[in-house]
Amino acid sequence: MANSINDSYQDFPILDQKVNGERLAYLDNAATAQKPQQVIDSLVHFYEHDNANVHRGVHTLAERATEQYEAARTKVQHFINAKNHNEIIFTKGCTDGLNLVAATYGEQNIHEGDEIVITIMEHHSNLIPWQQLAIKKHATLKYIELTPEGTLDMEDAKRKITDRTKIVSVAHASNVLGTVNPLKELAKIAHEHGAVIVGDGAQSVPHMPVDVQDLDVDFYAFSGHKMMSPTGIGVLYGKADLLRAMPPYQYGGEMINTVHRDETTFADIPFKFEAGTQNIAGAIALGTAVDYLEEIGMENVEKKEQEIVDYVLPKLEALPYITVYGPQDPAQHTGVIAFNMDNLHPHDVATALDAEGVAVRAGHHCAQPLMEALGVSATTRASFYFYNSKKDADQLINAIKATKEFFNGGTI
Ligand SMILES: Cc1ncc(COP(=O)(O)O)c(CN[C@@H]2CONC2=O)c1O
Repeated sequence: MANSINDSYQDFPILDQKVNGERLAYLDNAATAQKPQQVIDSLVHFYEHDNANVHRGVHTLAERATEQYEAARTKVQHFINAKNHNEIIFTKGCTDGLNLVAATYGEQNIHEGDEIVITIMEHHSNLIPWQQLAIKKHATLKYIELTPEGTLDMEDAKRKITDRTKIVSVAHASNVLGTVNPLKELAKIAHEHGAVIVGDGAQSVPHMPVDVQDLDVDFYAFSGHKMMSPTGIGVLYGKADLLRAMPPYQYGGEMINTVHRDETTFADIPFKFEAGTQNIAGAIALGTAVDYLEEIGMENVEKKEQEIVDYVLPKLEALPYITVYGPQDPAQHTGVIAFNMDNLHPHDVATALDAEGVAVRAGHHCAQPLMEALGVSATTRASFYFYNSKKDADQLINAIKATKEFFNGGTI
């Protein structure tokens, strides 16, 4: 492992390459993070030495695989400070976890006339499940709006969350604006009205310390691939009493106690929600990613990303042809910056930046209602992680200037 966070890029083999003849500046971490050699080795080692199905075998490899799979669960428990390891459910990713809550807790507890409250900045995977549930149940879906500065309007939140609210579901951090929402305060408001609160942690868990007990969230979902793990593995945290009261999400092997012709009794948590053969290697690799992040320290991850945003945001905002969306205060802006460039389409901008070796994302970022609220159809988005550097930020700024010059016919 690299000696310091500033050398951590050396742990990521994929970053050592040229793109279009230029050094790669990978600034698309909100889409997916790159994988350190330690995580890659963890996957390979499992398949080379320990691969077996878990929980049901009595042979040595099955025991070893089970031990590593459950050790990964315990690592995640401590990483987000959950009270019990059985409150950690392995999923396919954040989308899977949010759909699980909507399809079980939501299906069981939402009735006609009830209200579900989300925010206008939600990713589609924390919007559509609630929208479709509200339609199905003849319930009402309400949106907490933004302030002009691109932060959550908490006065609007206090108006929108009422005694008819049964579920509040909110991104802990926006994958577009970089805004970090006051989840702990929102949880308090939700609980005062007898509602449960779901946290979407996809853009927060990889980038900042998260303590689900301190937040007092009832559910919290996130993805492994955005925190350097393989795709296809994620986590849903849930308070044990709520999870036990919910029906299963899917049916099959592993999630049962006894099965008879006409009835089945189900396993306790977390296995009730882990039907079938799980992504065993992915979970173990997620545990390795947690080890890697714990070694660095999430406070240091957050601090490094803040340093990069503090450095690059003023440079971006100083360009007269750039419009930045989200909080003006760099301290409010986690490592995600969405911007537009004059009247250029974001896809043209991202393509031009790619020609300079800079990888960013262009589009609506699975947040089309947010784009409507911002009055745009799409944006270009640069998203950083702790292995990025000011050198990457400079390469972004220089590539933006070169793009402007190119589309201006050589004059800037
Ligand atoms: C805030 C947020 N919620 C939910 C999701 C869904 O996660 P999965 O796709 O892993 O289930 C994402 C993914 N971020 C997307 C992925 O691509 N670009 C993004 O910004 C996200 O950023």
